[in-house]
Amino acid sequence: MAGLNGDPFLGIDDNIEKLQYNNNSKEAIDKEGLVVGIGEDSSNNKNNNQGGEKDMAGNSIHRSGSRPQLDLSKAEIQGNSEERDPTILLPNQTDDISHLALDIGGSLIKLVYFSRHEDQSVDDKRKKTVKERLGISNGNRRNFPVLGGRLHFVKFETSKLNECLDFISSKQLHRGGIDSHHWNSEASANENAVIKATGGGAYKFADLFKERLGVSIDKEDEMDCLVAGANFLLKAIRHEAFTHMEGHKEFVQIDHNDLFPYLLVNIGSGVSIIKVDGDGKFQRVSGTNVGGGTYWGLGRLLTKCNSFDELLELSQRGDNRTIDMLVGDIYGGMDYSKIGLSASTIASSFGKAISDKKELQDYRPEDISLSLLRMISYNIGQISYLNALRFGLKRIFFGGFFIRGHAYTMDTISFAVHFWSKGEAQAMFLRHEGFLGAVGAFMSYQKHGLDDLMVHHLVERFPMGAPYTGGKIHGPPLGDLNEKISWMEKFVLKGTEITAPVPMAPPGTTGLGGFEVPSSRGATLRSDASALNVGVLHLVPTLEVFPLLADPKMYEPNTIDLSDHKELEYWFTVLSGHLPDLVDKAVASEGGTDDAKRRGDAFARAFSAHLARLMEEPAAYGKLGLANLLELREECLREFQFLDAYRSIKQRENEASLAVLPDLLLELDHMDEETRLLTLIEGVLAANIFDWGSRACVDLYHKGTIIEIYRMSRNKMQRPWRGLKMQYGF
Ligand SMILES: Nc1ncnc2c1ncn2[C@@H]1O[C@H](COP(=O)(O)OP(=O)(O)O)[C@@H](O)[C@H]1O
Ligand SMILES: CC(C)(COP(=O)(O)O)[C@@H](O)C(=O)NCCC(=O)O
Repeated sequence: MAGLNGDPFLGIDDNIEKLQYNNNSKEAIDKEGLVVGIGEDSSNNKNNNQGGEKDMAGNSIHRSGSRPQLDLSKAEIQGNSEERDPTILLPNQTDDISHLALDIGGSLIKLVYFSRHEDQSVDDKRKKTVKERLGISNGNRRNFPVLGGRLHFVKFETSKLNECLDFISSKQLHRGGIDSHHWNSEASANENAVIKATGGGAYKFADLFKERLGVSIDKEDEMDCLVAGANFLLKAIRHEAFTHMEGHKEFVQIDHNDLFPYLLVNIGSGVSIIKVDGDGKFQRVSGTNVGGGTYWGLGRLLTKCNSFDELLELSQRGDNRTIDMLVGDIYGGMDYSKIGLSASTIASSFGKAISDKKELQDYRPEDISLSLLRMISYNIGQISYLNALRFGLKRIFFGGFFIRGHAYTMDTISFAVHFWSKGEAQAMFLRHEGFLGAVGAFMSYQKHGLDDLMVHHLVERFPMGAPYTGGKIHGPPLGDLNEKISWMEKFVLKGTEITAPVPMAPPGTTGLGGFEVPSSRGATLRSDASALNVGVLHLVPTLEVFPLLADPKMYEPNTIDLSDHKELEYWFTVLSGHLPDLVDKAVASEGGTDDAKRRGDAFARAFSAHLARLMEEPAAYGKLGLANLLELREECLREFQFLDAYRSIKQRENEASLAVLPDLLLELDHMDEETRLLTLIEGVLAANIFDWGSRACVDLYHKGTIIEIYRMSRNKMQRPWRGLKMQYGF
C-alpha cells in the first residue's frame, strides 16, 4: 500500500504514496508526492544568463562561468552504505561549495539559500533493501547523489546589513551551510569561499563581506539576474503568476511554450522595465526613478512612520479625497465625460494641498500615505503600459518588493494597465516578487543543475507549525509566519511562545480600480511572508512526474479545486471534524507520552489556525486544491515532529498481514493460474477501495484490520461478471 519513499541517494524513480487512514468519507485519498530529478548530467547544464544581451549602458560584468561549484561526479557513500545517514564523498568537489546567493538592493537584501533535505535519512536501509530485492535499478540515471533540499527565501533591510551578516554566519551559509559535512567535510574549513551576489550592494559591500565573513563576492549583473530569476520562476513554479483586479486574485498557469516575449517591471527602490524575449535574451527598455524608494522615502518624511509596513498599514485607513484633487473638484462635482473622466477620478495627486490653507500636520498621515501609494502605483502602471505598447507586448509581469503582495498596490497597477490599454494588456504579479534577482544569482551557479528544473520539479511548502523543544511548545505568533526564516529556525533565534492564532486580514481590496477608499479599514497588515505567500521550495530528487503524460507540465493533480468556497467549506468541516481523531492517532504514533500529547495539542491549534486563515483567504498559500490542503496538514504534523501519524496503525496492519501471509501464499499456490491472478487483482483492489476512504470502509475498518475485512468480505464478493466470464470464456 505504501510506496517507497524517494531515495535522495539513488535518484530512483519512485512513487510516494501516502495512505490516509481517515475517519471521514472522501478524505482518505492517495497523494502523489511531487518529485523531481535535478541530478541529470550537470555537464549539460546551460547557464541561461550567458547569452544575455549586453546592450545596457556600461555593463561589462565578469561572469564566472568557469568556476566549478557543486560537482557531483564520482560521488560515493563513504563507509558502509547500509548505515543510516551515511556521509557522501564528493571527490571532485572544489572547496568553494556555496548554497547562497544574494541580491543587495538599494532598500533590501534578499537571500536565497539552499539546505539539504533532512528527511533523506529516514529508513534508507529499508528502502535500499526493498529496492535491491525488487531489482529496481537506476536505469540510465546517474548513480550518484543528487542534490535534494530546500530553497529558502529571506530578506533584510540593507541598512541592517550586519543582521544579514550575522544570519549568514550563524548558519554558516557562506560555507555551504551547517550541514555541509554531509557533502564535504572540508568545506567548513574553506577560507576561500565565493558567493554569488547581485544588486548594487554586491559592489558597495564586497569589502565588508570579505572582512566579516572572509568570503569574496562574485558579482552578477542585476538585469541578467532579474530576467533569469523571472524566467525560472515562471517556468518552474506552478501558479507563480497571478492577476489582481478589484480585490480578486486569480492564478495564471503559464504555458512555457508561450512565455516570450513579455515585459518585466521590477519595482524596487527604483523601477527597471525590461523586454524579455527568451532565456538570456532581453533589453532594458526603460525605467523610472519614481519607485518603491520614493514611496517609502517620501512617505517617511511626510508621515514620520518608522517602517515601510507601518506606512502601508496607514494607507489602509486613508481617504485620498482629502488631499487629492479630483475631477469633480475642478468641474464643480461633474464628470468630464467627453474624455471619459468621472468626477471621482483623481485629476491631480496631492492637488488639494494647493488650495487648502493647511499645513502638513493638518493632513492625516493615513490620507497622505494612501494618496502617495496610489500616485506611485498608478504612475508605474501607466509607464509600464506605454512601454508594452512600444513593443506590442500584452503581458506585463511586475516584481520587486514595493508590491509586497499588497492588494491596493496591485489593484491600482492593474487598473492603470487595464484602463490605458482598454483591456488589451494584462498586469500579472509574481509570488516571489522581490526575489527575482536573488533567484537569478542563485541560478548562475553552474553545476547544481537548477536551470534544468521545470514545472513540478519544485514543491513549495509553507512552514506550518511551531517547533517543540524542551517540554514546551514554542514559536512566534502564527501571524509572523516565516517573516525572515522558517518557524523552526526562527525559534532558535527568538523562541517566543505561541501567543495568537493567525490574525485575520481584512478582505484587502480597494474596489473600483484603486481609485476609491480601500474597503479594508483599521486592519493590520499581514506579516511579510504570509502576505507574500512565499514558501520554501523543496527539491526532491526522485521521480519524473507521470512521465507518460502528453504534457506533464500542464498536468493538474488536484481534482478538487478549493477556490470554490462551498467546496472549501465542506473540506474545512471535514478536516476540522477529523482533527481530534488525527491528534489521537498522532499522539499514539509517538507512544502516547505527555510530550507527544503537548505536541498534539499544539499541532491541533496551529492547524486550526491555518484552516481558519485559508477559509478567510483561500489563496493565502498559493492556489489551493485538496491535495495541497492535505499536504499542508502533513507538513504541519511534520513540524510538530509527528513523522507518521499512522505509524502504529501501519504497524498493526503489517503485523496482521505478515501473520497470515504464509497461509495466503499457500492458498494462492494451490490455485490455477487464472484464479490466482484474479484473486491477486481482487486483493489489490480491495486494499485500494479502502484507500478511497468511503465512510462505509472506514466504519468497517473500526471493526478489524484490513486483512480481516478483506477475508470476511471476499466470500461475499462473488461478482456476477465472474460467472459471465466463465460463461463466455474470457
Ligand atoms: N520591510 C521593508 N523595508 C523597506 N522597504 C520595503 C520593505 N518591504 C517592502 N519595501 C519596499 O520595497 C522596496 C525595495 O524593493 P526591492 O525589490 O527589495 O528593491 P531593492 O533591490 O532596491 O532593495 C522599498 O523601496 C520599499 O518600497
Ligand atoms: C538603478 C536600479 C537598477 C537599482 O535597482 P534597485 O536597487 O532599485 O532594485 C534601479 O533603481 C532603477 O532602475 N532605477 C531607475 C533609474 C531610471 O531608469 O531612471
